[in-house]
Amino acid sequence: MSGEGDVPQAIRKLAPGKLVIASHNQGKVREIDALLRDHGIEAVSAGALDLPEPEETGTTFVANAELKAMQAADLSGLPSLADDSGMCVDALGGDPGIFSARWAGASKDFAAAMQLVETKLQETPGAGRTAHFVCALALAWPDGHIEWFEGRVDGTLVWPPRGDKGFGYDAMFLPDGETETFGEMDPARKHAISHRADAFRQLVAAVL
Ligand SMILES: O=P(O)(O)OP(=O)(O)OP(=O)(O)OC[C@H]1O[C@@H](n2cnc3c(O)ncnc32)[C@H](O)[C@@H]1O
Ligand SMILES: [Mg+2]
Repeated sequence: MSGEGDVPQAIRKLAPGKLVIASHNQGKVREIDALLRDHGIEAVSAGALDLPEPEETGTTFVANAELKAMQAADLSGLPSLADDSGMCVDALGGDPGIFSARWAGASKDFAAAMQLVETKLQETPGAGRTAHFVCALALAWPDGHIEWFEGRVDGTLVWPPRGDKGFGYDAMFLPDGETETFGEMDPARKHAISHRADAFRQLVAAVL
């Protein structure tokens, strides 16, 4: 999926550090940075530029990604790439979904957020354990042009959580066809199969 209009400029022509990764989540910044570097693009994070963290008032992943990317592009004057993502559990009607970060509270306690997911699953009679991650990427240009891409990966939830290589809900998510959770697997493997990698492949096809 992508927004309207022609791509005004290819990001690979940007000078190093002239693309902003509009995220304050270190785990995401690390992953997006690695994906960009695979394409020879050096970016700077919103945190490094001291950009504020906007309130995520959208009701969809795409809307929140757009809002974050547009704010960063406005404030920095640079093309900005934002990611809005989350884990959707089928038996919980798609929760935590766009509220994935908020389930961890102000202290960003993802051990507690994973426990909350598990407790709610235990309380749901006959609940299956299928889930998927979604990643919406929005690329906003200072001239107001914006395009977006949405990726997904399907899997099953395990309990107890396994592995400490990832972030967020990674340790309880076992992607379909894999033996290791996102928390256990080598980052390069996650980069090959994740929701973020799926969205990124679409961005690369459209923009690079
Ligand atoms: O908005 P920014 O600043 O980018 O950072 P954030 O952490 O608030 O990010 P989101 O609003 O997109 O919330 C998504 C949450 O979903 C979780 N999440 C997203 N992608 C994930 C992944 O690849 N592995 C594990 N958890 C993930 C993670 O806990 C995030 O905090
Ligand atoms: Mg957020």
